[in-house]
Amino acid sequence: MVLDKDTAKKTAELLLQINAIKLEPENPFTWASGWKSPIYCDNRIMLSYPEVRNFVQEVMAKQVEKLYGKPDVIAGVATGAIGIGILVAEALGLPFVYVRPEPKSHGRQNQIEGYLESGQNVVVIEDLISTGKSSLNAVKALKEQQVNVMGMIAIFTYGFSVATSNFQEENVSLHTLSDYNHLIEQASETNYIQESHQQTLLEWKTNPQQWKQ
Ligand SMILES: O=P(O)(O)OC[C@H]1O[C@H](OP(=O)(O)OP(=O)(O)O)[C@H](O)[C@@H]1O
Ligand SMILES: O=C(O)c1cc(=O)[nH]c(=O)[nH]1
Repeated sequence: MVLDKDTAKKTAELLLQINAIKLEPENPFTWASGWKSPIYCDNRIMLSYPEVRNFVQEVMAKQVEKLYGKPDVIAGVATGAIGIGILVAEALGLPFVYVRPEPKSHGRQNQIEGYLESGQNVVVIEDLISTGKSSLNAVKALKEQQVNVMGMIAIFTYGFSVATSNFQEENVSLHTLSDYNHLIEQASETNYIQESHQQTLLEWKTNPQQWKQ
């Protein structure tokens, strides 16, 4: 669920401005899930743009306060949400941890890096949701440490029904700054997407899991 329409459009506008949205139907991207896709939203790029990362930091920090009051800890899903998670934690003056996809195979073999105590209230920051598997994998690791996961805020979601049901099944509340529908709305207003690509995106969105498989 997007926070509100203005934020969704503004976030989409900023992502388009910094060329975080890549369209390569001829040379499809492979996603974390293994799905092939003509589109890739690279939120990591925003860290290189102070005005954009300040916007995301401010909106996310405000939402954490509005939705969850004062959590004990902010957690970022590695690696995409480490940077943005730290920015949010910094804005709120809160501790920060990050969650790896799996425990390290050497060193201290941690999956969660940073200091966490059981019983703490944690808000998770994620950069992007496709199927939601990576994010929910991080939630699982946090819950195994006996913390209370209050909810998650992400920059962007494709809004796939599989993600919605995955979050529902795990009983995790998700809010996002923007989503695919607002991105496409914003992109068409600014003629960002050429006509042939618009057709490809329409076809892809009807069955993204099977596209080019
Ligand atoms: O919803 P999902 O289907 O799980 O896909 C989304 C995940 O994919 C990306 O991470 P990636 O695995 O590319 O790693 P990175 O964060 O280290 O770049 C992104 O940062 C999300 O965590
Ligand atoms: O599903 C993914 O791996 C994925 C998709 C996308 O658009 N951007 C991203 O960073 N990851």
